[in-house]
Amino acid sequence: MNIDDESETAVRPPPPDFNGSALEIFSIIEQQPSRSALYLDIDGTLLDIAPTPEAIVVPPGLADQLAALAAKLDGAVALVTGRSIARVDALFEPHRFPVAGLHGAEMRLPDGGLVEPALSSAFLAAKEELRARSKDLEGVIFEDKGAAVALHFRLASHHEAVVGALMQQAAASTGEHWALQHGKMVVELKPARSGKGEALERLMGTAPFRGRYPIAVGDDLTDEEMFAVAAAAGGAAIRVGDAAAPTAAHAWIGSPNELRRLLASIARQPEGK
Ligand SMILES: O=P(O)(O)OC[C@H]1O[C@H](O[C@H]2O[C@H](CO)[C@@H](O)[C@H](O)[C@H]2O)[C@H](O)[C@@H](O)[C@@H]1O
Repeated sequence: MNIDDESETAVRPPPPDFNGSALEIFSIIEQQPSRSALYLDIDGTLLDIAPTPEAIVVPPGLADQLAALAAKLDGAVALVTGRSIARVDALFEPHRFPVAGLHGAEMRLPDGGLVEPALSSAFLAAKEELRARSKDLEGVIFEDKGAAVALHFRLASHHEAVVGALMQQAAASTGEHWALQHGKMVVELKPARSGKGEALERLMGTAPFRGRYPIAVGDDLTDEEMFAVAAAAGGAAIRVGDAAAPTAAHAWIGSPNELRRLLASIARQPEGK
């Protein structure tokens, strides 16, 4: 995983929840921050999974650590998430990072430029139908994300099948421009012509990400697309959580907490270390 012949392997002992290759990948950032770019998923990767979308906790100091890390990488740190950009900004305020939101359907580029999906009347009608129908399903959480919508069944797994059927109906009513995205105890409807892989490609072609060694970190099905793009570009992918999950990632980290510890330690490193 070295980006050139001068790269060295890490010398300090690995934290308990890392496998060796994850540590090696992250040592590239420490050794050559000006040649590295980091693409981070949020839920289940940077943040621990919570019972509901609103219950997530951003640990004190994390936003500032990410900002310090971004400064070290000349701004080449992006958040690539299923959340909306507005929600990401609220989570990590006062900082504003480059973001691929709604699984890549909306983007804020490093120069602040926005890419926003068009809404259709069919999608808006389907969203209102889902909002109404989900009220009858105790424990199912309706999440309105603007140009995407999710039904969560984490608190009501017995409703998984009916949630799946409702989302199928919604997808059928919105036509080819909208598609289902399955995630952790959730089914979402989002713009079809988008994905984290395409989002990564776009960011990778944009300064300050352009020409850098891409490292993608995620935990979920939707992250596999960005893993494939990072790998195809000669970079690396790291999966957080379940080590047994089928994945295109090169390495594994046990938990969001372990990832945060590692990122904090890189953010703290003095220049040139
Ligand atoms: O791409 P990500 O940043 O991983 O976002 C994926 C989805 O994350 C959120 O849902 C997930 O996390 C919730 C909070 O931990 C959890 O309650 C839920 O079961 C998970 O599916 C978010 O609510 C979605 O909008 C994101 O698409």
